[in-house]
Amino acid sequence: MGMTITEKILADHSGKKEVYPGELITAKIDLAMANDVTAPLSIKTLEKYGIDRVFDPDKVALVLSHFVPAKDIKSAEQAKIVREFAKKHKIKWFFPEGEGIEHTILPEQGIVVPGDLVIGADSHTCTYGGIGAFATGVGSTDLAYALATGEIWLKVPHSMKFIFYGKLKPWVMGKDLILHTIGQIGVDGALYKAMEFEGEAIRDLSIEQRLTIANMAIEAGGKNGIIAPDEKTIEYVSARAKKPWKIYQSDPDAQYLEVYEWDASKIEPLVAWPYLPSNVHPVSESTHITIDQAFIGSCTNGRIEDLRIAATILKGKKVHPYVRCIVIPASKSVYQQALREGLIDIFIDAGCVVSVSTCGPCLGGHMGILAEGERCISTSNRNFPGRMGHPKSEAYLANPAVVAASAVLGRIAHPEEVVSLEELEVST
Ligand SMILES: CC(C)[C@H](C(=O)O)[C@@H](O)C(=O)O
Ligand code: SF4
Repeated sequence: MGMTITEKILADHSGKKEVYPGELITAKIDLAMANDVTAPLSIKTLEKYGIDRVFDPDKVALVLSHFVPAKDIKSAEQAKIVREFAKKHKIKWFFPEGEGIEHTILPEQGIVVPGDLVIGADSHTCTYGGIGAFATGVGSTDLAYALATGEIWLKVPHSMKFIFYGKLKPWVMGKDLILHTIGQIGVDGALYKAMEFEGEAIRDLSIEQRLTIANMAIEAGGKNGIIAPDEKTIEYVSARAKKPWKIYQSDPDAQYLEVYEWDASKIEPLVAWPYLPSNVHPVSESTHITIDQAFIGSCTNGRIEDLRIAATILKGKKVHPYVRCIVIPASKSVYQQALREGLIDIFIDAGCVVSVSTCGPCLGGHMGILAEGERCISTSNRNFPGRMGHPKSEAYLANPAVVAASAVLGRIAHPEEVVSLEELEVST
């Protein structure tokens, strides 16, 4: 019987010819990742069991990304635990503050490659499926086990397929395709499933936008999100891979629990209103909503292409006087590239606040927390109550073009209200 890309990766990593949905396997991991919030818990678990080594320091990534540069004494102490552990165990992929968000750094630096099996103590570890890896989030205790043994226990997920036909309208991005998906199937629509995306509209997307799609698989409950590698993936990976990679593809007769087929040319830029990523509305039905803050950043949409599109909108414009617009490049190299391209000047001239790479306001951590009753439009991935600050604040999720346009008009706006298509063509 044919296998899906997810099943093939899991079979190879568990030393089996075939695996079946529902089967329990023990798989070897290519990379175990944790951050400043979750790594200390894993480290304490290792200590509790008297384990004083990691299975392979070259296959561990520890990233200080969430509350850094330390926002208070507690976060300073969390970071200190991770720093000392990384030093002691000679962890190869240790990224201190300012290097960026784990989900941006690892694919960008070729530390995760297609065909890898990656687990991370962070729910958005699923991001790496955008380049054809199997990647999933686990709890800190599972991560501790993986750090000690190099293995993880997994139940093989059933696969669901999402096919997007057609060409995208202007200003529609990968973010809108995943918001559409979550809006259609709900936040538990893919519970413990492998979400496989394909079709012309997916093939047309850059790798960065594919990473955005896989990043939000968890918002539909998915075990992983995955897009089979193609020539664009190979080009992206060839330029940065730190190790060999392996391309897997689903067999034509692979089994799917469900297959969804959508005409991508009919999709508008979308906005997920509070308080669920599935509460999706077209931007044209959201323009009455005024905002206090706009946030461009996070592991969902803080990559260079996202900043470029935001800069296209903000160039020569001013952020609305009642809005603060916060721009946080998702990694140091995105930041440097944005500096080189003059994007940071565009943002600062427009009146944005630009910060060093960190998760920041995405999880209401620091660098832009919302007060009671305030509304923020954000390029991030979650809008639960209190996600970005006060329990009675509101977060709206959208693509970076919509967020930038909203920053200018002070209310949720379609990018074409701010920039004409001719201007878009000139600048891209
Ligand atoms: C801090 C971490 C455990 C958390 C996650 O797992 O997703 C965070 O990154 C988030 O986005 O809420
Ligand atoms: S940017 Fe947001 S979603 Fe991504 S890892 Fe950080 S807190 Fe989690």
